This record gives sequence, structure tokens and C-alpha cells, in this order.
Amino acid sequence: MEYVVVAVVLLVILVAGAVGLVVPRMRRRAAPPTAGTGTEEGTGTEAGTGTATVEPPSTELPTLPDDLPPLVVEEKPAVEQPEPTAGRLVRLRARLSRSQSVFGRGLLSVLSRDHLDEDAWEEIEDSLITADVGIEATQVIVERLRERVRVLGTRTVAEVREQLAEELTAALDPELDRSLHTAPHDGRPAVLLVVGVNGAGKTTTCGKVGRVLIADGRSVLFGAADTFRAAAADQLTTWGDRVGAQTVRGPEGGDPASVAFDAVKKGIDDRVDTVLIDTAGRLQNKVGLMDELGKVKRVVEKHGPVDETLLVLDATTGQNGLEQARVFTEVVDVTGVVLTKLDGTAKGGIVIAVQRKLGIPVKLVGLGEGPDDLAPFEPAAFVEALLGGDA
Ligand SMILES: Nc1nc2c(ncn2[C@@H]2O[C@H](COP(=O)(O)OP(=O)(O)OP(=O)(O)O)[C@@H](O)[C@H]2O)c(=O)[nH]1
Repeated sequence: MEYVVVAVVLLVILVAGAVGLVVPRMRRRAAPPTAGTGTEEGTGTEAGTGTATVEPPSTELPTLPDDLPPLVVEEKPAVEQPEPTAGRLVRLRARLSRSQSVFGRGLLSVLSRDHLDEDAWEEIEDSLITADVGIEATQVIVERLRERVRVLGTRTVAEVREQLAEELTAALDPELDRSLHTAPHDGRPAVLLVVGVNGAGKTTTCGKVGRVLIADGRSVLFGAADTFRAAAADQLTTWGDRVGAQTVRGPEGGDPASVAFDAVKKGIDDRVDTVLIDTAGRLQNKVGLMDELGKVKRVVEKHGPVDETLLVLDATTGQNGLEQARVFTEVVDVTGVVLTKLDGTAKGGIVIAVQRKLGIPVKLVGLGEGPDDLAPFEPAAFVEALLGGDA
């Protein structure tokens, strides 16, 4: 009987031992692997190293509420790459000759007469005056041409046309420096002030110039100092987004001088190459305009001198535009003229009148609303386009 009891006790111990060995093993197999490591044991907290546990990414998709608004992705417009500016005037000359063809054709028909009598010279004079060259400049040009024809005994139409082209080019003073001072210097950006009456094309010109500079590898910042119309600052900001320039703007109705100051300050802090400041041009009140523009310039000059003050003139306003232009030249030292909308007028001779009356070089011409429709002004190429010839 004793043997039986001992045998049962031994059997119970054996069974208990076997269960004790098997169950923990099964439990260990069933446990999930430690997160993220990919290994099973001896890593992470289990290994007591003290590193943080990384939660595994959930494989379950969250359920979204049905009434979520549609997702709007705001896309910044891609920065565009313009065509090079070299030779732009020649490329755009078709625009000019379209509006000038009456002028060119009229002149050529007079020049092709067998004999250039007094009437013919008067007609040439009238054509130039009608094209807005201006009375004084026209008289000088015709006088010189008559003298050359007489002395040289010029005969053919081609020769007279050539000599007229030379006189018109000479009237544009081809030796004048027409370069734009846009390069940074003395550790600060070049500062360009853009002035002119409303609607002349100031904002568009800022955009077009900025676009060319950025394409040349420069960094550009716009200052929206036209605070009278929110739309003006919006328009400049849109150009900025398009060409890849930052725009500094102030509150509508705010102080334009303070926006201009902040723009140049940011330009200096951010080590920008060129700052272009767009200004307002309300001309209803000359004293107000003088005060405001003068203040903008003085305040900007606290950072250093303004490198270039560009006066934007609408070519379609003709001789009236010249009177307005004079007001601006009295307020600020204009260093260059941008003559816009030459594509929309048959009076391209205004370029000559502007330069002679103001004594300031025309540096750029606008030949359309497109972003590349701004060209460096080249007197000879311009005159060729004016006369409708081959450049
Ligand atoms: N055809 C043509 N249109 C131009 C040219 N330059 C500018 N414009 C247009 O002229 C209009 C006025 O241009 P803006 O740049 O807004 O003129 P702004 O001087 O800044 O005007 P404000 O903001 O009112 O002071 C716009 O519709 C331009 O697209 C050009 O060379 N040719």
C-alpha cells in the first residue's frame, strides 16, 4: 500500500512539472513582438535599456465624419522663366510697326516722290508732328535732313529714308546711359522707386522688371507703397508670387513712406539684391503728391541713397503726359523714363519728345500687357520699327 502512495505522489509531481514547463512556453509564444524593433526579445524596455517605446503605426484606417469640408490645396503659382531681354525690342517691333504703319507708310510715300519740293517737306514735318515728335524737335530734324539732302544731292528713296532714320536716332541721343542700376552695393540692395500717374503702368512695370532680374539670378523684393487702393497691393503681390519675389505691404490707407521704409529694411535684413518700390500717383493735388513722394524718398534714404527713380509714362496720353511728367521731375530726381503702351498708339514719336523735353533718358519701353512685353530701349532699333523698315 505504501508503494502505491509513493507512486501516486511521484506521478502528481511529474505531471505538475510537465505542466509547469509547457504553459509558460506557450504563453511566451503567444505574446506580441516588441514594437518597432523587429526583434523578439532582449530589446527595448524588455532589455531594460531605458529607450522610449515607439508606438507601432496603426494599421486600421480611422473613420472620418461625413460632413468634412472639401480639401482645398493652395497652390503657389510656379515661378516663370522669361525670355532674355537682349534683342527684345527687335522681337517686339512687330507690335510697334502695327501701330506705326500709317506713319511709316505716309513718310515713305512722300520720300518716294521724284522731287522733294516745299510741299513735300511740309508733309514730312506734319507727319512727324502728328506722330508726337514735338514741334521743336521736328523742326530741327527736318532742317538737318533738308541740308543733308541738298549738300549730298541724295536721290533715291532708300537714301533719304536712311538719312531720316539717322536724324531721328540722333534726336534720341544714342550715347545716353540707359542702363538700370539694379545691382546691390555696399552690402545693401539696390533701391528703385517707381513713380507715375495712376494707370500709367507702374505696378505692371515693377512686375516685369522683377521678372527679368530674377531670371538673371537676382533676388527681388517688392514694396507696395501704393496704400490708397488695396487692389494695387494685391496686384503687386500677385506679380511677386508669379515671379518669385517677396512683397512687403501695409494696411490700406496706411503711410506709404512707412511701407517703403519697411520694405528696404527687410531687403537689407534678408540680403536681397534689389528692392522695387511701387508708389501711388494721384495727381488731383500737386501739393499732396509732392509731400507724399518727397516723404517716401526721404524716409527710404535713411537706409541709403535711392539708386534709380523710374518715371512711368503712358505713351497714349501724348503731349498731355509730358505736362504731368514734369510735376514728378520737380518732386523727385527722375533717373530714367519707362514709356508704356507704345503698342497702342500711332504716336511713337512721343519717345523723342519725352527725352528732349525732360532731358531724361528713356530706359525701357512697354509694348504690351504680357509679362515679357517690356524692352530695354535701343534708339536705332526703335527708329527702324517706327519707320516700318527692317531692323
Ligand atoms: N497695352 C499695354 N498695356 C499696358 C502696358 N503696361 C501696362 N499696361 C496695362 O495698363 C493697365 C494699368 O497698369 P498698372 O500697372 O495697374 O498701372 P499703375 O500705374 O500701377 O496704376 P495704379 O495702380 O492705378 O496706380 C493694366 O491693365 C496694364 O496691363 C503696355 O506696355 N501695353
